This record gives sequence, structure tokens and C-alpha cells, in this order.
Amino acid sequence: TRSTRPQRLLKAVKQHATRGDPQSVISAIDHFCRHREWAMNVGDEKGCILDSVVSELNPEKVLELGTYCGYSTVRIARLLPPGARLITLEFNPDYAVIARQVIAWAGIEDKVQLVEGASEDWIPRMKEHFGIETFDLVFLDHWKDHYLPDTKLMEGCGLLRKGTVLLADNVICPGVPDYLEYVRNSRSYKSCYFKSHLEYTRAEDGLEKSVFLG
Ligand SMILES: Nc1ncnc2c1ncn2[C@@H]1O[C@H](/C=C/CNC(=O)c2cc([N+](=O)[O-])cc(O)c2O)[C@@H](O)[C@H]1O
Ligand SMILES: [Mg+2]
Repeated sequence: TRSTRPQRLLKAVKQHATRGDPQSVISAIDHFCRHREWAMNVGDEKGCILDSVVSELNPEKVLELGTYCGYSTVRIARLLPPGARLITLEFNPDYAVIARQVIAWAGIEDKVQLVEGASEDWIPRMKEHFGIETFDLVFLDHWKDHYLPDTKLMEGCGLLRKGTVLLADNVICPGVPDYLEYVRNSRSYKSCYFKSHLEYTRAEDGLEKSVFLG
């Protein structure tokens, strides 16, 4: 049977990236998606904005919602200080299989915990299962109608503290209107928009950075 796009993306990583070199994995995926097959990675342009937010924050505890093939997982984990941890949630087992191999190829598996399951099931279990009190950074990049309910769930589970940063992909394309309205109008967040482009295209998209005020 025909291979899947994530399988072809992984093949491109194994062919063109150097084991243990996260930057080469990122470049191989960006090249594949720009010149072979588009895929829904945050991409190189928005990826630079993601990099700057991570570098400025220097987070110890990071949560990623929606691993897909692990592109943003590698982008984030490569910048984390020693001892810092990234937990990434992915409920599609076929994507998880690919992402684990991309993460391993990049050589950053010691910083990453890929949990196979749904965000709504695992967010309430972060404390008792992973010993996580609160997160310093959350990267939202899963199904767009899950951004708002999962944000409210994280608030309810006490996983956000004064200063926790929520960084949301695709706030313009495909768009997350209910989430945007919430974080931009709630007194609990200081929110700002980083204008960019949809990965590998000229369409507008951007990231919304929202700091939880407690
Ligand atoms: N509740 C949940 N728990 C765990 N994993 C979950 C989940 N909901 C979805 N996922 C996973 O997150 C990824 C979904 C991404 C949706 N992005 C998108 O739909 C998307 C679309 C475009 N686009 O169409 O241009 C561009 C983009 O950058 C995009 O991120 C998939 O790997 C999916 O299995
Ligand atoms: Mg996205």
C-alpha cells in the first residue's frame, strides 16, 4: 500500500539529516515540505518566532498539544536548558510512531516525553502522573477547536501560574476565533499577536502569545 506523508517525511529526515543534529532534522523537514510535499509543521518562519519565545523564557517545564511528526517538538527541545522537560501529547498512534523516530534522530529524546493520548484526558493527570505542578510554556498546535476548551481545562487543573506563556499556532489560518476572543478579552491574560505566514506559503498566519496573569 502507498506510504503516508508522515512516513515520507521521516524518510527524508533519515536520508538528509545527521543523527544527533536537531538543526539538520529541522532543515530536512522544511526542505521536504517546501519542495516535495506540504505538511502542517509550524515551519521555518513561524519557527523562528517560536525559537525566540523559548529562548527568552528559558522554560523548565513545557507542554506541547499536538505532536504530529515532531517538528516543533525538536525545535523547542533543542533550545531547552539541561534538566528542562517537554511533554508532548499526540493521540494519533500513526503520527506518534513517526514523531518518536524524528525525535530520536534529532538526539533530543532525553528532554522529551511523548505521551500517546488525548489532551483532554491527560491534562487532568499531569500532576499525579508526571509530578508537574505548573507549566512555564504551553505550545498549542492541535485541532483548532480544542485550543479554548483545553486552555480552560489547564486553568481549572491549576497548571498555569503567574507568567505562564501560552503560544498558539494558526490563529489566522486555519484560525481559532473563539480562543483568540477569549485570551484577548480576558483579564487573566496579556496577549499579543506575532504576524507571519502559513508554513511554506504566502498566506497570512501568526502566533498569539498570551501570558497568564493569575
Ligand atoms: N486533543 C488532542 N490530543 C492530542 N493530540 C491531538 C488532539 N487533537 C489533535 N491532535 C493531534 O494534533 C495534530 C493536529 C493538528 C491540527 N493542525 C491543523 O489542522 C493545522 C492546519 C493547517 N492548515 O490547514 O493550513 C496549518 C497548521 O499549522 C495546522 O496546525 C495531529 O497530529 C493530531 O493527531
Ligand atoms: Mg499548526
